[in-house]
Amino acid sequence: MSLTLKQVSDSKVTAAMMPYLKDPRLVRELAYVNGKWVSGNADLAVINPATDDIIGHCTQLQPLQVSQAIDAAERAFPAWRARLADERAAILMCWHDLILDNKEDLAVLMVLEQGKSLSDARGEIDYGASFIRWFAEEARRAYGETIPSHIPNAQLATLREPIGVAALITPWNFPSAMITRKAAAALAIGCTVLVKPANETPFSALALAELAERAGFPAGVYNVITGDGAELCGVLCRSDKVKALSFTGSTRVGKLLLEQAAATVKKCSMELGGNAPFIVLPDMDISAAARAAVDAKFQTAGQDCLAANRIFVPRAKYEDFLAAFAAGMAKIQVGNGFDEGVTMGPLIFRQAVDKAQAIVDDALAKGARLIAGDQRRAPGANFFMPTLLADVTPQMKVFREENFCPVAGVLPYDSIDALIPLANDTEYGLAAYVYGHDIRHIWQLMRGLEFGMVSVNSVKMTGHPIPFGGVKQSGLGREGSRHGFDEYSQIKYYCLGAMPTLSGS
Ligand SMILES: NC(=O)c1ccc[n+]([C@@H]2O[C@H](COP(=O)([O-])OP(=O)(O)OC[C@H]3O[C@@H](n4cnc5c(N)ncnc54)[C@H](O)[C@@H]3O)[C@@H](O)[C@H]2O)c1
Ligand SMILES: N[C@@H](CC=O)C(=O)O
Repeated sequence: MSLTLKQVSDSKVTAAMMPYLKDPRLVRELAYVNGKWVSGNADLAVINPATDDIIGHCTQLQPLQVSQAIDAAERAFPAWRARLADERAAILMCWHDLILDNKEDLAVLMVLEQGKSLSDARGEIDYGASFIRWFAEEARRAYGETIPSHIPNAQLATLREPIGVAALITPWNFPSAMITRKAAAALAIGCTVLVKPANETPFSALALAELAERAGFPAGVYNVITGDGAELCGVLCRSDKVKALSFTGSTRVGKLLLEQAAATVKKCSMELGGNAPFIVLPDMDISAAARAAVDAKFQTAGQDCLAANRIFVPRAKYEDFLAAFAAGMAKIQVGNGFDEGVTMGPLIFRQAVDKAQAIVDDALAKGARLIAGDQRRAPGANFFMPTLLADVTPQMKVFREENFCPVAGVLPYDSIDALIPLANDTEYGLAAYVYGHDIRHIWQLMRGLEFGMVSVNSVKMTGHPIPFGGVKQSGLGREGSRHGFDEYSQIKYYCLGAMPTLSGS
């Protein structure tokens, strides 16, 4: 008898998941190295954040095993890079199709280990698969260029070559798409990869490995290593065989990795934290702005690098906006991601709830107003109810930090000129939102805002064709788009001298 989603969600061990999943073989608790499922010498419990139940255990590899995985990826590199782009693209598209064929199971695993709603999880699977299709297509267009020579009798040109073994370290908030956004680019251009997922959400990563094996990636090309982040990533950083390090995670950890990767001069790409401003222009309809701001703030329960952390509203419309935002917030259904109608799940663990409360307490102690947010209504220990703070100032944590929780901070402003330095008053520079119609104000903000991505009148800004990434301490490099290969390849210039010319000998 198959379990209901709720029963699966309330399950205490992986075995209880099996009957529900269409393909129980997708539940993998071992690491995937060199085409084999490998056990470490310890296991780590994987927790359902909605219920605090153990849903399974994931093996923890030891440093020597990580070194062995690096060796396997290095051995597999020459043959993989030598494949025709069409051949690599065909295997990637097979992986893509298998992921979409197994979308429901992959989404269930994600809800169980990450907590997001089932519809959000399904959306992430689609999002992640779109990068695989994109880079399978781009593989066929990894062009070089010829250069008009400044040297007599010489032919000049460039090649784009895969850099080699790439380490891909990923976070728990988008446990599937943050892997495929990296891996698809690296694999398509001819690199071999070692994926290190977050310990909170290994099952999404290991299910992708199961499907990668079925898709026909040769042994050693796609590897998933699980275990302690600091320990495993230390091995990856110290190894001269790892030529590229692509990290998605906090700015704090990104800085640690950049330091460690310097010793072997790795090519590093960093997708780090955000602290997005959401700017409402004077000519913007307040109800529409509030609806958009609620969506931009509470996506993934606020646990999103693109979350609108700081909301700026013209003083003349401030109180009306607060009322409209609170009304929009009230429609959010907080609960177990499997439950019908739920639009916001739990935070990833209890410490995140404590941090959210500390952010609220800090703001109130410094003069903020609590407009809405009653934690007594939280449906469980790891839930935090959507919270609205008014009269926020730059001295508060909710303004200064990437709060990564469902707490919205709203500030009034008096002029665009005064607003821009306020919006830029953060070490982060990932995404910014501007809502309004006056093209002069929009253009002034577009150019004045110090962020890698600026979205005007749209919460949805990401996707496979766009260069995703930040400036300042939100990161280095871009993912997706036609720029995505840059992080996993290098340009080789060549000069063919003493060549016969048309007019000469
Ligand atoms: N810019 C983006 O595209 C993007 C996307 C998603 C998440 N994020 C950011 O990720 C963060 C949330 O994810 P998180 O909590 O998993 O981040 P995190 O930095 O704590 O962990 C990210 C990864 O690094 C590993 N890790 C942790 N500590 C490490 C250490 N000392 N040395 C080496 N590796 C270590 C973790 O195991 C995990 O795999 C937020 O800051 C969010 O903004 C950014
Ligand atoms: N929502 C982001 C993930 C960051 O947390 C994305 O779309 O990449």
